[in-house]
Amino acid sequence: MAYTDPPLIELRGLTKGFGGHEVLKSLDLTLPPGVHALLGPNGAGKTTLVNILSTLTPFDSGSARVLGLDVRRDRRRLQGLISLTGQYAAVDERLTGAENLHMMGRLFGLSRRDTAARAADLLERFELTAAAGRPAGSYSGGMRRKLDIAVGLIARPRLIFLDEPTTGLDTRSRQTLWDEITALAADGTSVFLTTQYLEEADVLADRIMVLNGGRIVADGTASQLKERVGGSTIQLHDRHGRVVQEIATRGSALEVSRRLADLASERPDVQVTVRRPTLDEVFLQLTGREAA
Ligand SMILES: Nc1ncnc2c1ncn2[C@@H]1O[C@H](COP(=O)(O)OP(=O)(O)OP(=O)(O)O)[C@@H](O)[C@H]1O
Repeated sequence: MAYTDPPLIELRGLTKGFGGHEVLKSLDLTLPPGVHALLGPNGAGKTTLVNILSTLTPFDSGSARVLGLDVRRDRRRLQGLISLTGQYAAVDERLTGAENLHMMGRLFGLSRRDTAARAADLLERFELTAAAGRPAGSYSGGMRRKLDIAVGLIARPRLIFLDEPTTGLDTRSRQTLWDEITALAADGTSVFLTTQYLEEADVLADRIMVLNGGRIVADGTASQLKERVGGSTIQLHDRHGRVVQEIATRGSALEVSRRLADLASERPDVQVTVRRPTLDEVFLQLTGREAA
């Protein structure tokens, strides 16, 4: 029989509440290695799930396995294979960027030489080489975030959890982080990220899960989610190419062709395009809320 890797993440009936308020309601999920995004509005339970999977928060019932290890029973072993970065930074503000990386490398048992090489490489990749000798407390928000992720990567984790990695960052820092996350994935590191940005999920993730009301209400690739909502929108353009009107349809050939035939007889010269729903519209329909 061929050897197959265990799933990256496997949840069965995972339930978690805080003081009688059920935040995660019997989640079932199996994810292969890759880049996965957990999307949801504020308070949906994203951080709670990430904290459970990274062994920080206990859960009430069900089971959770990460990299084939039981999150409760194999906690210590699992901690050596994953890293968590995000809302609560592991960075020590009094130490320089380089010192933070060295400290973490040694803490994870890397040799002095390996730590130094790895730290230099990560500083370079995250464009922090010039700032490496400055205390992290003097870094901008974007630089700190990058250092935080670099620190999490020093021990070459097999899976990295990124909790809202780009919230509050400017466009350039966000793009640098996206490039790094893509490069990580290309190196074979799996990523489980939470985000409130649809574009982030669309750009980075192989698979997107939408968490709402304690349940996963959608799960698939960006295009599968768009298909699920269905429908097509006919867009009317002015002569400069600007969209001046949108007509929503349910997407059947019959309905779209009828609408187009009506338009053709009323306004024969109008320019039109037909587009699929955006991830934004999917999110709104699934959660009843606008995305960030
Ligand atoms: N330690 C805690 N004690 C009590 N309630 C908590 C605790 N942690 C989280 N909650 C509650 O659980 C719910 C989910 O919170 P969580 O932080 O997981 O959501 P989130 O999806 O990450 O939201 P955000 O996008 O705002 O970070 C919220 O209602 C929150 O108030």
